[in-house]
Amino acid sequence: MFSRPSICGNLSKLCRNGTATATATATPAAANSALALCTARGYHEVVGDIICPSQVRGIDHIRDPRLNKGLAFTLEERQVLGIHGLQPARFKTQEEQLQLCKIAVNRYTEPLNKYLYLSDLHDRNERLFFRFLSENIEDLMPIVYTPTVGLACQRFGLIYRRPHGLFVTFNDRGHIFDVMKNWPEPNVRAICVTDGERILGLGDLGACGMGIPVGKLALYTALAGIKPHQCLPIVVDVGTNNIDLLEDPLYVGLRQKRVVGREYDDFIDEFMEAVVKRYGQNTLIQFEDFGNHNAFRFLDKYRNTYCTFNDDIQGTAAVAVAGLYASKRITGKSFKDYTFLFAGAGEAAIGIADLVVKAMVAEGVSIEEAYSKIYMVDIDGLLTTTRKVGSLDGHKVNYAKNHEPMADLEEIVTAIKPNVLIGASACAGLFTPKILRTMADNNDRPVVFALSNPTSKAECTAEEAYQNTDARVIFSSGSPFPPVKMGDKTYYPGQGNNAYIFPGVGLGVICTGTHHIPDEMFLIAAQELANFVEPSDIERGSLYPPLQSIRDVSMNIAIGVTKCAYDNGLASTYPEPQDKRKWLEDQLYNFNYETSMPVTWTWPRMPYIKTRDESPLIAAIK
Ligand SMILES: O=C([O-])CC(=O)C(=O)O
Ligand SMILES: [Mg+2]
Repeated sequence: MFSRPSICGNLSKLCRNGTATATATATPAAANSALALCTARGYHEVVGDIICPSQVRGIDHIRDPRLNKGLAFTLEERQVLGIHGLQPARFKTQEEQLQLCKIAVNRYTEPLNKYLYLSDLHDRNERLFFRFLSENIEDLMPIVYTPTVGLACQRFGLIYRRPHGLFVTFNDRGHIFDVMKNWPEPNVRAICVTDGERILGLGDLGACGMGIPVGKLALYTALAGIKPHQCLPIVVDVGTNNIDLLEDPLYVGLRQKRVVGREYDDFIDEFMEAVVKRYGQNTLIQFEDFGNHNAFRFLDKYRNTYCTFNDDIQGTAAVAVAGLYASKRITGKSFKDYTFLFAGAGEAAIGIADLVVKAMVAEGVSIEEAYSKIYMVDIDGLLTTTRKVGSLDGHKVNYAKNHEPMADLEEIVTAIKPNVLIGASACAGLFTPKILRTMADNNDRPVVFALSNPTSKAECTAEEAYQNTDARVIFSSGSPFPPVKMGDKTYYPGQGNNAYIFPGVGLGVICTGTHHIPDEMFLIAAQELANFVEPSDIERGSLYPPLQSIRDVSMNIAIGVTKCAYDNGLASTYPEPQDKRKWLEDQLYNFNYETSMPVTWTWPRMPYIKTRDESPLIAAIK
């Protein structure tokens, strides 16, 4: 005997107790299909063969964003769910609703207002939000994600309305697991976590950084089809060193300086353990926008004991390396023919440089030669072997050159003559017209990436890059730039943003139940992305496929990651699927509405149902 869920109003009249056993009115088949429906939504936990349904009734179907379909509820659904009369008479298809969304969002001119509209839609009707986003990536990604999400973080205290993620504060130490139990979803598979110390290139925004994991995980669903209930955005709030925020009456985080040192490390350790205890050891933990020093330390510390990666180091690296692969098709050079200069020596720069080294080694270049091709500049100038002890910490040391110290980037570019100039400095305008002209003087096709985010932090604009190089530049940027018209040609620079990478990696990792994520998976992701670049993209001026194809890119990356996971004994989901694409596709989120009623159910008819055309659903079961 099994229990059936009570998922609708009339049903609940027959069965007041949500877990009452099936009765004569509920055939086992009907109860089974109802159960499948509910568990598929991720709303019901199965305990043995008893399911514990949510107690959703009547108006709560409209209030719950995961169940709500707005005017797309059919008459039958409205009656059976007990919501008939709570909405106007009109019935709409999801397509009609999408048209309305488009009109509604376009009424706003300010990106932040568009962000608020979309956030409200997310709160109101989850499936509609994700379908809208996934079908309008080019227009909406810059709103829910970079660059507008940066502004949303800066205004977080003002615009915060409802939780989209979990706040774990330092005051919760010793009880993090208990706090995590308050998150209502039992089946989380992916967490994106930040401590808010380095939000994009905007610096320390403390708890206001929540916008970032929320935006990243929205892309998990919109771009890779990962189910929203499997995603959990988290801020670990250990305070902020941003004086403006500490003095801002609207600040919503812990009003204290950042906890550092041993206490901070123990806190993050406890957090990692709590994640595993709550959701299992294969839960993907994506680190996002941590301060430089911590980002590298935590990646090194946890990469072999947890299922984790750092998006700013590894995701950004993969997207940049994909762009570099594509650039080779234009320059006709191989990596070993390039001299690279990185402006910035933080997470993104080191991550990219390390992956470039791996890519070169994979092409048969010795590791020493690979390092010798890469120059790097930090806030004190060129990384040289003559630097004081302590200023070449961690991974920087690999890129220090036996070279006289130089501080001025213009002089460094003149002296080093790089073929590839990569900006990851969060320093707007760093690539001056003079630097860009020097790049053009020394190269037929100079490669210039201005990767810092958001747009206000980019090292140069697309327009500056094209104008100062007679449009010979091979350009890409982390944030989107509008097309640039030069003479009678228009260039559409691609967006070298890790959004091309992390959703697909996440999908592959989650589905395979991968234990650990090796760098190799990011090299595979870079290659898969580069394979997607068509000659027509390059002709348009882009090193990346159009954003509209990012869902296909994500699927190919996920397939590559899946193969890698099984080939390297990292997967824990068995048996290994033969047709990996089909297997992955079968697990994707359905952006279309599903019926809110068990299809095999025979419900008591109300006389006025007969007055309108019968839906295909009713016709089918007659
Ligand atoms: O969020 C983005 O757009 C890319 C990224 O990870 C960062 O800039 O930190
Ligand atoms: Mg980031």
